Amino acid sequence: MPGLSGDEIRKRLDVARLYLCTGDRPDLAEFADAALAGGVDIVQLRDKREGAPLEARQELAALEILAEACARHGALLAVNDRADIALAVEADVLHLGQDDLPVPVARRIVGEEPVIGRSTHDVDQARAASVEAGVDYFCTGPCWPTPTKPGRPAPGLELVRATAESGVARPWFAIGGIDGERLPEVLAAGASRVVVVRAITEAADPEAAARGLRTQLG
Ligand SMILES: Cc1ncc(COP(=O)(O)OP(=O)(O)O)c(N)n1
Ligand SMILES: Cc1nc(C(=O)O)sc1CCOP(=O)(O)O
Ligand SMILES: [Mg+2]
Repeated sequence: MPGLSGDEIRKRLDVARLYLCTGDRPDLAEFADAALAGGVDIVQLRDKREGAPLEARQELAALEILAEACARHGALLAVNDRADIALAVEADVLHLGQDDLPVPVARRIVGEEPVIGRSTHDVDQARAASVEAGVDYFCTGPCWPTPTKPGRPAPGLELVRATAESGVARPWFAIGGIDGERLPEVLAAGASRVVVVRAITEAADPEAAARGLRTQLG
């Protein structure tokens, strides 16, 4: 939600359990409202369609729609990859992968208020993200190979177990191939927060799909 203080964003991150990444879509406002009504805590615009990536203006327009939906539901708005866009829309969250901007560089652009998240794919990366200055949360995955991120090898639930056993203080999320049926395994491996794409974006009833996941997450 644009305009939240850094303290408020961090408080909401602490209690966040369900994080949704979605591409742009014709029904974006209705879809986001449904997912948020079902209990999504953070919504990220992640549009990686083959051959026709969003232009910056289109990304801004989609983010405006998501910002309004997040404000209606008290959820956090996340931008993927681009610190300049995160600053432009006053996003609450900037998510950076291993090949994206280094965190100190992104911090110089977005300032201290938004939280910054990192993707991690092995124990060393997770350990680094759990202590790296300027990082507020991280994600571990993929838990299962996923067509949403083709070509990314899956460390599986072993990485979730190792991260849980490390007793890390920072919030962290499991990601990759998670849906309502697999969620019990992810929770049993020690995660308490998850990121999903298809489990909600491809659901016939996104509100019910989000509610089903959120109920299991507690
Ligand atoms: C919340 C969240 N976790 C992981 C990712 C993946 O980031 P990255 O590895 O940079 O890959 P792309 O999403 O940019 O293709 C994410 N976006 N969000
Ligand atoms: C965007 C992304 N990042 C991953 C990582 O491991 O960092 S896995 C992934 C895709 C997750 O999509 P779905 O829920 O549809 O499997
Ligand atoms: Mg990225």
